[in-house]
Amino acid sequence: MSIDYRQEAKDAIDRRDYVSAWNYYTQALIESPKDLALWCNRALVGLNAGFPELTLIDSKRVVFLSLEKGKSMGNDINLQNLVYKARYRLGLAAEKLGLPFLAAREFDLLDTFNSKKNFGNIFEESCHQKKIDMTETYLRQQIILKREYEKRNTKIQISGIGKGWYKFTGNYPWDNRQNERISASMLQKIQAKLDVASDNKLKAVIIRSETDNPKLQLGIKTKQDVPHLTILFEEDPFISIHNRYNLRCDYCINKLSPTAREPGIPLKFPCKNQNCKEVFCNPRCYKKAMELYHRPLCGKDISKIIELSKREIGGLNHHALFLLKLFAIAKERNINPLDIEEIKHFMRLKTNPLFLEGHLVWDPEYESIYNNILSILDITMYDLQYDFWIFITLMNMIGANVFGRTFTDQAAEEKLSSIYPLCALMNHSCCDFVVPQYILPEPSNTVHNLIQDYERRRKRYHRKGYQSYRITLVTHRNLKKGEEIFYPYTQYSNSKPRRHESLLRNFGFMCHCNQCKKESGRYRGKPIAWFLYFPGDERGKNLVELEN
Ligand SMILES: C[S@@+](CC[C@H](N)C(=O)[O-])C[C@H]1O[C@@H](n2cnc3c(N)ncnc32)[C@H](O)[C@@H]1O
Repeated sequence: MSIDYRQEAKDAIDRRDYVSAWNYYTQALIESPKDLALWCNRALVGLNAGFPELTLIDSKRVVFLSLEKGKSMGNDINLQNLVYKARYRLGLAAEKLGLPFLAAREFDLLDTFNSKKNFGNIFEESCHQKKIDMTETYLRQQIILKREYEKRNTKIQISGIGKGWYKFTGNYPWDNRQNERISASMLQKIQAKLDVASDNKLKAVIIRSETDNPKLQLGIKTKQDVPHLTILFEEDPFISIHNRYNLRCDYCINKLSPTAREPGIPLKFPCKNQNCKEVFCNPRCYKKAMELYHRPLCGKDISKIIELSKREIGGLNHHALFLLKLFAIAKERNINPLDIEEIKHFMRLKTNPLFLEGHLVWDPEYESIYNNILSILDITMYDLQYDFWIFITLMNMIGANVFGRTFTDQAAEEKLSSIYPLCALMNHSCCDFVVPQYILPEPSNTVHNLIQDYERRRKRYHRKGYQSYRITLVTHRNLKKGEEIFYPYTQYSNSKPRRHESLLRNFGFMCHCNQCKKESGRYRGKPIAWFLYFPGDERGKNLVELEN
């Protein structure tokens, strides 16, 4: 007997079980992806379940569907009311995310419609009043933030103007992959790869943490004693990105020469499609890119994604190109992007109570990045295999697992980042770590001094097809069997408060290593002046000077 998902969703709402209702609406939408009422209802339950970021997109889907339907909506008052309700929910979602400007715009629009059409009482509160409240909040926010920035108020934490706040706990409740990642079968798969990469020296283990959430995490330990200056492990990137500052191979991000061959720098190998601007090192990198992600991207204009990824220094927008490639891989394999085998075991960045009072910064550009990716890959915004919650989860997965390098030139910053599926299993320590080395064809960019002989060998290997950004771990002391292999996620020479701030901001955890236990000083998170973002919330008011 088939399940009546709509009825199940209504029953769940009656029980105030909004997460189940969200799931039932999602099931119903898989059957009827262009049903306005279903998206509009899912927008409402998303809001009630505490996921305003998802409501933002569901409401927009209703608006876009109504535009697609155009005249065929005719004079159907019910359908038209659904669109107004969706817009109202969009306004509420923006308000809950701390984006008063966006909220004011929606309520203003509805207020204007209302003066012409008179909706009656389809909304819980007056759009007119909400428009005034949101506009006032926005203006007050602008004035106070500008003044506090100028005064360099260091007492409060302020997000950039136009950015909001949200909570992400590592996974949405309907996503069980975080449990699968620590299953025996997952460990077995990881171990098979680790045996090859470490020449049987390392093993993947489950680590129990008393202080962190989740309590069970993955890590890497030695299988045997390993002497000083041993190559412990090597791994090529799964995928890499660069911010288009130099001409580089799209697959292995090796620097390329645009015209004549320069010593040590390969000549660019353009994509075979004349309408495609992408370049590679050689036919091998081209073939690998084709097999992984390039086919659905070939010849597509990705300049908007590049621009969005460049716009912000720090923050997750920089990973927009990763998200594009990962969505392209998923499209090639016809799977949910969270099921990409190579990264399915990744932990996710999550809200930590010690940082930003348990919030992450919400950037309205996430939505633009998502929409652009779908459009580049010819995926409709009603395809639930590529739903927005997947994008948010993936973005936070990348955030906690990417290895990035920044090279500052006179003119600008070159950013290169790669995903190493096995290296990403290494936990952080501010001491007791092994030394990672990138063996590059550009010696000046090589991170640490290498074992000389090995450097020569690697250059030779590179010519034979080793990846330019292969990572190599070299022990810098004797390791005992069973020791955990740590890697420093942040500049270990910085003070403890600075290290902790960076770890909390970028990885969502606080370090308790031996160095941190020994060292004095403590990171103190600054309070947030919530009243600037959420009208009626007085927290943090005493920390800014208010004009009478
Ligand atoms: C690159 S992953 C490391 C592997 C991870 N433990 C796992 O289970 O997949 C980074 C994440 O691991 C966790 N982590 C790494 N080092 C940690 C440490 N020293 N203490 C607590 N959590 C840590 C953090 O949640 C971080 O965002």
